[in-house]
Amino acid sequence: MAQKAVGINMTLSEKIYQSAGITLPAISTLFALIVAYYIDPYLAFVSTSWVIFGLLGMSLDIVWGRGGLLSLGQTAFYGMGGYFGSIVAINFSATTGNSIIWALPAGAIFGALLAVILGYIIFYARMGALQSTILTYTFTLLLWSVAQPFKLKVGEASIVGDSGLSNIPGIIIGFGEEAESLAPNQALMAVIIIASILYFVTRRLMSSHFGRIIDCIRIDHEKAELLGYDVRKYQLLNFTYAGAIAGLAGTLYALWSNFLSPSIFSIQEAFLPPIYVLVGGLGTLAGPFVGALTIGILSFVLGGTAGGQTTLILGATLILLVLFLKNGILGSLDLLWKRFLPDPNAAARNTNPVKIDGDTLKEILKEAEQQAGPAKSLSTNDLFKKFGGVIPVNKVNRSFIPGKPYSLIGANGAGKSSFLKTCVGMYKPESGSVHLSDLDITHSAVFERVKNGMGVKNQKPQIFGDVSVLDNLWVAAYSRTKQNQQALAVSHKILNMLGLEEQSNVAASALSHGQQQWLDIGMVLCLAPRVIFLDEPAAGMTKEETRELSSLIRILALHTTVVIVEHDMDFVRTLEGDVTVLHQGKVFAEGDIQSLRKDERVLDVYLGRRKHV
Ligand SMILES: Nc1ncnc2c1ncn2[C@@H]1O[C@H](COP(=O)(O)OP(=O)(O)OP(=O)(O)O)[C@@H](O)[C@H]1O
Repeated sequence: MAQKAVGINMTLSEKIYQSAGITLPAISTLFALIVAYYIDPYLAFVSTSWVIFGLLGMSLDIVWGRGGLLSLGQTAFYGMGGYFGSIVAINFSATTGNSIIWALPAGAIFGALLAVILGYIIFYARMGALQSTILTYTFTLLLWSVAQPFKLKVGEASIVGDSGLSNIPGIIIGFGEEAESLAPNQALMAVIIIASILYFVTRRLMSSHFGRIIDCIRIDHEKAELLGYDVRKYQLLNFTYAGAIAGLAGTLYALWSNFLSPSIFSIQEAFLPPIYVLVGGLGTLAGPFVGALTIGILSFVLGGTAGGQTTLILGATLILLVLFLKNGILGSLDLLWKRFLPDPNAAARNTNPVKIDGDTLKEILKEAEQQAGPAKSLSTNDLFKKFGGVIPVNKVNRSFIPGKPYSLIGANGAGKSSFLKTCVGMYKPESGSVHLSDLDITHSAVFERVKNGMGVKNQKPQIFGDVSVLDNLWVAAYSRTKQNQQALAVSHKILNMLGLEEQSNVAASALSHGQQQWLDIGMVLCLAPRVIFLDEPAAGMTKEETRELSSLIRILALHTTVVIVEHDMDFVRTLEGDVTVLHQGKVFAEGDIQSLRKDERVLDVYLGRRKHV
């Protein structure tokens, strides 16, 4: 993921590596077309199915490798798309001849439609990974049992339960009198062309803004939401697109086999796409084609020699492949190739202490004000949150306005982070309200609050580890600007301010802990927030870095509302702001740090002394 923008200080080997993602598939397609032209017709017929299975595998790779959800529902979209596409093909080819022009889009649309329904349930109910996988699997099995007794006649097409749907026309690309099923070699070539078009379109999509955001959502969906992305919408779009590819692949399969039966929804079928993906390489998009081809060839060869033992031998081969090539065939080749490239993260070692340029920061903040409007206030009214018997936020009334930083302090478990998370929307309050200036945001989703001007940095640095430093900032800036050039300009400015230009192409995970904290703060600044929450931002920073952070926060507070959760009293003192002491979820004391430090009651709760509490 952490790739350099093409052409920027790249060595020849890096340029070759970057362009290989296009050139290798293009050469492979050309090679496959030549082979398809010359091979034996029976082999051409069999290998057409391998390409179709590769396409089905790619649909899973979009959902799993890029979206992070292991779906066992791809064969459901594949089968249903296949049935629907076949009904269209049977009825339309009777009049027009051509079997694919209507059937393929119909299969894709039907696959997408089903994926929208299933995806909506998964993503909008915020199901966990395991739950989602189980639901997709259950959905496929449900179709399997419904399809077995199912009977339907639509025009010329008759679905007869277990006996399936027959009379499906072959792959016909001509019209009228020229409408004839393609011969096996031609059919294989047609399927290779369709699959490669879909591969290149998908590749383009996955390297577009959409794909970059999907990658970030896979790495840390909570952070993506904290950057203002409607994560569920992106996930649903990705899932739907993959459903369309599966539906189209199912239609191609039906036209290839001229027959469909409910076994397409069986358990065995449901597990094939994950195997193609694992063997070829998760997240590589081309990998599933390699996986399907490998398994196809193995089955073909072993099926001839080993008869009934094929499944056993195939299973053993697969286990060996997955054990010794953990990243799959393409994934392992990719890693091997990378060994011969200059270390992309070498610059992470040339670390200079971060020095915030105050003038640049003020310029950034002025620009942010012009684009996002004046600073906003934040207030809570009787905010109340409980977890079972624990009440970490107990009817808190508090207002924060711009001018000086606010610090929330208190002993461990006092409720500081819970208060922050309830304000931000990560925790839903039982009662009370939260207002962003005049806007009641009590029930708004996290991403909506962020869109309305909230910026949040959690305790641990939340960065997209595999993504380059610059892309981390870009993804934050793009969420606000929705304009690539503007987002790039903002990211570069913040990169300069943080003094991380040299590390711009380094994977964020290669940065030191302190630098990751800075990067996370930089991402928040990219949002031009009107209210900023920082949860223990100084954790893991050196003394010098903490000093820089303190001056950054003081400048920030002149332009926006800043609320900090902090343990370190010395750090809080340097902020010269307003301090709120929380104790057992309640506001215990307020004032400036000097007077609070002299207050015996505060020292009691803060240091755990009990006599006055
Ligand atoms: N998601 C949760 N589920 C259950 N209990 C929680 C949850 N989050 C916080 N709590 C509980 O709420 C109380 C307050 O926790 P919180 O993390 O808000 O305190 P804190 O002041 O931020 O502490 P620290 O300084 O250690 O981070 C604790 O008893 C904690 O166990």
